[in-house]
Amino acid sequence: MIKEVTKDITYVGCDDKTLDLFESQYIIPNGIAYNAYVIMDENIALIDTVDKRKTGEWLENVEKVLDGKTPKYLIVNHMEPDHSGSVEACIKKYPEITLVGNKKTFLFLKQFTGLDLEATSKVVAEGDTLELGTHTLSFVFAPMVHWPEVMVTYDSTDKVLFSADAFGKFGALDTDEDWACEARRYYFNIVGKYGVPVQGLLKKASKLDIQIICPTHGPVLTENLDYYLDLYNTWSTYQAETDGVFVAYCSIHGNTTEAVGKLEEILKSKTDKKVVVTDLSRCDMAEAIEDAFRYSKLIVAAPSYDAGVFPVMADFLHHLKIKAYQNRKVAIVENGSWAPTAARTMKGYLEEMKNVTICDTVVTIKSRATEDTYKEMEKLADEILA
Ligand SMILES: Cc1cc2nc3c(=O)[nH]c(=O)nc-3n(C[C@H](O)[C@H](O)[C@H](O)COP(=O)(O)O)c2cc1C
Repeated sequence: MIKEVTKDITYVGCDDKTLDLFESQYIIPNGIAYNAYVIMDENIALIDTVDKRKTGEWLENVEKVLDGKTPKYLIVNHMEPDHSGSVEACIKKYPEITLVGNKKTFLFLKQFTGLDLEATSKVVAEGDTLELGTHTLSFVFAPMVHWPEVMVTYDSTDKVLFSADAFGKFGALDTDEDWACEARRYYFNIVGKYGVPVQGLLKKASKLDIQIICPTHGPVLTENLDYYLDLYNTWSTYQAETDGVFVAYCSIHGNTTEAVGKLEEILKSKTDKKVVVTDLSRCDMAEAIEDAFRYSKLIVAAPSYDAGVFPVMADFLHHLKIKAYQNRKVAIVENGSWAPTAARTMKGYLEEMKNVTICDTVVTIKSRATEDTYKEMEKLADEILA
């Protein structure tokens, strides 16, 4: 796709609607966009490339925009293959091009491609600038947002931030959908562990006059930038975005499902806050992770299984742990027919997380919920909602 961003900056990225899973694990019902840009100036700069699945289309877009001219620089903000997958093809097509990156960029380029280009490239340090003619670019390092070599490029002339994967989302660009939903799923699953580095980037970005954000996935952001920056601030500080209860459950034979249905009724009778219930066996796990981070409270409900917890719940809690889930109040419901072990196992996962408060009331169902179970659920609901 070719689309004007400013008079001199053009979008030259590509939509991918046939990839089965992004990063081999995330469903992308509306595809994904690999974003890349061209800055036309006395010296022309390409900003990032695209996944090798789209090399041909990207090179065609670039050629059309260049209109017979030759690019001077290729700026590599991020070495992950969905953005650097066409660097080799670019060098082949434009052998005179100078790559711009940092020390780690060239280390990773060598690892991924075997190309040792550090000596013949422009190696930049934090805050370095590059004059293209009218446009002045500066390089702001964003290590661990979400790889160590990541930098973002700021064009002070057009006040554009090329933000690498920050502010990206799932979904091809011709998709008409809400930004936050797929940006949040992208953020918590891919960047979420790195809240502190994201805070570092936001601090640096706050000193820049940014009018447009050009991420490497998702739409170019041109309006109401505070909305996106505020959400990123909430997400990266692990604050809840929405006051409400997320109930994540699983069930082998349906008895926990039935009990959770009753729990949902109890919760809704006690609060006007949002109550969202998800069956972990059947939902998109990435969306369940997203919702766990989104809401202020979490209830986990699962059957005991082989002296532990049903595997899909173990998987969910493992995901939360590695994505640095923290600062939340959590309640536990377990089921078991002879020696219930789910609560103990779930507690073990939760205790490894930072600042997670586990409610004292733990509801134990013996095979099927009874009136006593519902009484316990009332207590649990009062405790988690307090
Ligand atoms: C393979 C398997 C392993 C199980 N392991 C345990 C266990 O270790 N301890 C226990 O009390 N129940 C165990 N159960 C029984 C279930 O946890 C129990 O029947 C529960 O009520 C199932 O809830 P559900 O109807 O929501 O699936 C196991 C069940 C299966 C199928």
